[in-house]
Amino acid sequence: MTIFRKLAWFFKLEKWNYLIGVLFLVLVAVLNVVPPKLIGNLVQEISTGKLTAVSLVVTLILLSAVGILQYLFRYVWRARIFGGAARLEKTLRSRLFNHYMQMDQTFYQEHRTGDLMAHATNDLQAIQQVAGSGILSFADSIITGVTTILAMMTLVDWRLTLLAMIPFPILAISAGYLGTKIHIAFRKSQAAFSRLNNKTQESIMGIKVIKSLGQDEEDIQDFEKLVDQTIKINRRVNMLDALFNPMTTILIGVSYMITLVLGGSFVVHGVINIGQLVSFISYITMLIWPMFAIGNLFNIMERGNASYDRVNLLLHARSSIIDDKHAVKKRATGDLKFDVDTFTYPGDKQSSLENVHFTLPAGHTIGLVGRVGTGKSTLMKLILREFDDYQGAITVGGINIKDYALNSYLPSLGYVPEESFLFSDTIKNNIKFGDFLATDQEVEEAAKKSDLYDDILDQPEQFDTEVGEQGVSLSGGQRQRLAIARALIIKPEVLLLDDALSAVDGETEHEILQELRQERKDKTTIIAAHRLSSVMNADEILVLDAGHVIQRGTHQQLMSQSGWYQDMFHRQQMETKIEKEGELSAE
Ligand SMILES: Nc1ncnc2c1ncn2[C@@H]1O[C@H](COP(=O)(O)OP(=O)(O)OP(=O)(O)O)[C@@H](O)[C@H]1O
Repeated sequence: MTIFRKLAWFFKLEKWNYLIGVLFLVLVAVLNVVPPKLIGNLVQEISTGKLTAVSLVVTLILLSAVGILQYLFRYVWRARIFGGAARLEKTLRSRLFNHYMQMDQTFYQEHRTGDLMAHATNDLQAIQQVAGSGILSFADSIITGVTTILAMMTLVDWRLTLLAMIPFPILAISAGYLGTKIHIAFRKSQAAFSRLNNKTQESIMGIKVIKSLGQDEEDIQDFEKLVDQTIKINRRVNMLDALFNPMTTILIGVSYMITLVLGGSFVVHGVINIGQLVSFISYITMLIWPMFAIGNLFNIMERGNASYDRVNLLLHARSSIIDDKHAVKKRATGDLKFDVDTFTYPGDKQSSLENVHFTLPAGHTIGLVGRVGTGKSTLMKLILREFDDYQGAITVGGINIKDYALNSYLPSLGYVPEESFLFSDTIKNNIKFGDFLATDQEVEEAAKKSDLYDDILDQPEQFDTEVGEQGVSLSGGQRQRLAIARALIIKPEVLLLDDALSAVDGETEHEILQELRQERKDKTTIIAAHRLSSVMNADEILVLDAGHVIQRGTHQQLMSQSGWYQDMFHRQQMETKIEKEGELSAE
């Protein structure tokens, strides 16, 4: 019953639909009582030789009328109750999806994608069932049960009714007992389903790596192990489920036996007539459904309850990155001041940034370089407000970035990571993703600036070419340039390129950067790169090491001092030279 209390907010919203639904369930249940009575009367008339043609025709007409009315009434309650359940699913689905959209990176670091998918599919379905089949089983088992028992008591005999119902309390007790067991087993089954979901998703996404490393056999074995575990757990749920129905059949059988033995003796002693005994047996048959419905009800409620708790837990998780009441609702323009004393990822012990300070006047470009894992992306993530929990302050135009409304601040930024997510849509729609109002001409211009235009013209349907899931039909360099075009179309105040040119050749990189310098004279750009040629023309370059700035200055300044930058520049120049010589000799 707890789940009904938890869903009270929804039943209040839909009270009229549910009241009308239940009212029609009552009408159907009342009509259900009529046919056994009519048939009992008919049997009595036959056995006493009093049957007339008229009474036979009247009985048949009444039976048909009851059938037609029940058909109509069943339609009404189905539409009301199952319609309500569908609306609950819709409400929860939208709520959960909106919630996912609002959550911060910490949330996504704590929850696996497979789990989040399982919540959005399996769990929501289990909750929806409470508002549909659950309410139906609950209301109908009570209504049909009560009306049938009342009919048995009033139309036949109350003593026989009580005797025939002796096995019923056993059913109620065992339903409660099994319900608790099902609850525990169902929780385990849902967790197993999540694990299976995660495994399937990870294997499909990582299929190239799995195959290229020859790990397919091992992966299949891992998967099968997980499937076996899941099936074992689900078997327990099914076993508990399966215990209920045979038990109902046995208890109803006992009820039949009592009716036949004692009912027969009641007829012999003239307490009831043969017609009433026939009606009584039909009524016992009618009690089978409410009994099954109770078993079903426990099952649905326990599943729904476990699922509701899981979904609720997610819905109550709060994003740490939310708008303040007085959040500034304007585009973030002006100088960017980055003053972070220290930042540590949630759950990490070691800080990932320490004493990183720089000011980037509007229109300037800063370059971030350094070994792998030194904090370049982390610095960008803080500007992108993926994490807010750091010591220090980042301001744009003199306003702390935490004081901007997220919806005003984030659209002022254009972010291109090394591997951008592309939607399985056309090239045009992928570029327009940041601004669906952009004209075709603006899309073309963005493609030209990111040096992608000629590549697009070579595609079978040019701008209308579908890129496939995550852009599989494009090369790595094309995907990167498409992502740059997508960022440029929103004309961002701050453009963040996080190793976003790693897959394009030196010449293309040079052209794109020159284009950006022209285009973004008064806008700010941050470039993180491993190839130093990407940042050579920046107004300032920071060399990071283990989250600290170990060198800073312009390219000329850094080249005039010995250190990581100078060493790396010479090394990369050497590598380029060797590559070129190799190409020439191959020709
Ligand atoms: N989401 C995260 N949670 C915990 N630690 C993280 C997370 N992302 C990065 N780190 C850690 O922070 C440090 C800096 O990582 P970051 O990705 O910023 O380096 P990077 O300089 O951009 O590296 P690369 O050049 O390889 O892209 C690394 O030690 C990394 O392990």
